[in-house]
Amino acid sequence: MSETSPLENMLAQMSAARPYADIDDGVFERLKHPERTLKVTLPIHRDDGSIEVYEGYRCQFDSARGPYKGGVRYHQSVTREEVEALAGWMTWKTALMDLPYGGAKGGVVVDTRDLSDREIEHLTRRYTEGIRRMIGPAMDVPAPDINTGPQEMAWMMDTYSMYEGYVVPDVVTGKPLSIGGTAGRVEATGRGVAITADHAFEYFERDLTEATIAIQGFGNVGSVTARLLDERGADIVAVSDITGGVYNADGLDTGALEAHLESTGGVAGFEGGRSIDNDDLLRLDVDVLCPAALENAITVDVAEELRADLVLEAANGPTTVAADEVLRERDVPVVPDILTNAGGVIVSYLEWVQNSQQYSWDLEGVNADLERRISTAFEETIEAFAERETPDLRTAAYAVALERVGDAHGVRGLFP
Ligand SMILES: NC(=O)c1ccc[n+]([C@@H]2O[C@H](COP(=O)([O-])OP(=O)(O)OC[C@H]3O[C@@H](n4cnc5c(N)ncnc54)[C@H](O)[C@@H]3O)[C@@H](O)[C@H]2O)c1
Repeated sequence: MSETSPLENMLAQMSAARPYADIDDGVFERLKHPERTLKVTLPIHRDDGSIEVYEGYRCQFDSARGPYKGGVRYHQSVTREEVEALAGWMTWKTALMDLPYGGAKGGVVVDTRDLSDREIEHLTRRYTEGIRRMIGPAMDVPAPDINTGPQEMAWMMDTYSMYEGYVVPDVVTGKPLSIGGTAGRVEATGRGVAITADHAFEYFERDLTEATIAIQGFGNVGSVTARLLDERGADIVAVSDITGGVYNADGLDTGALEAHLESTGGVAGFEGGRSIDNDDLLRLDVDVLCPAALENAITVDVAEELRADLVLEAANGPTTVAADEVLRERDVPVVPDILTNAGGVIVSYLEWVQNSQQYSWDLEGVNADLERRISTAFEETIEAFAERETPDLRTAAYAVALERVGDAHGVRGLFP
């Protein structure tokens, strides 16, 4: 097995939880295979008049519990395998949160730094056309992920609606407020990470207000997580992104850092701290290491030298299965991705429900619902960990999720 294959890691995580979940053998076998993956070819006109051809994917992993749900990623490292792994993780996440959804994921192989806004719009519209026969409010509902946000969701919603001939807001979530987005969606994933941190600190009997935290990735998830943990009194001592990293032992001014990001496009060069590279950030002596970028941040090499007391997985798949084993041996708890970063899909669900009711809720209502759902999932994970004596929290979370998906398959039966 390759240590850094996201799909092999996702499948190994499922297998590790298998003995702790009451699930039929045949159903488990089915769940190892994504239902379908579509590959689309995406030619667009570049600004200079030339034609460039990109590749995209949409994987629908499982739909036993409801419509497929999952984000769309724009990144040069996107592969079919990665999209399938991410779609699997979405399946376990929606089940752990007890949302009436299955799991999906999409991706386009592109470095968006090379594209103008016009080119990104054309690519987004072409991708939407490519996958439009498999998406829809009752079928599969995309959302933002790495390098996509409200603007891309608006273009997807518009393209889909043009083909349908009427406005279909609930075909995607994470939209701007003006076209049916919900209060609280942009911040939702980071807010969920912060709420999970509250519970984890309570569970491990530690004081979050005294904690030092290092965060890898300062995009949507990393920056909101940093601000909300800073507001709780923790010291965000280091953050990094694709441009570089910054460190300040007394805690970074996260507001000033966000302003710096806004004006320069990255965290590098921030004057409120000294520069630090990614490798050093991952090995800092801190209370919490929070990976909020890509998969495979914590490999065996990193895990062996990691000095954080707790890993809080804001990214999807940031810890390899082999690294998990090292961390378990070293007694470093990992709060798993399918729990920690579920705030985004919870609030996406609330957006979809509001769209279907043609009604909108206020921020307080959305945040209260988010907190309730993620807190319940945290309790259920801890309960499974204690009662089933799983080796770690990830296995406990997977056992709960696998059973829920397995139950849905059981009662629905095997078609035909
Ligand atoms: N956006 C959501 O609602 C959401 C929900 C759940 C999970 N996630 C997961 O959270 C993670 C981050 O997503 P996002 O939405 O914040 O994306 P984003 O595009 O807003 O930000 C990604 C960040 O990671 C940084 N980055 C990329 N490669 C890096 C590297 N090698 N080292 C350090 N930093 C690096 C980028 O510079 C950027 O700051 C992903 O794993 C994503 O799947 C996102």
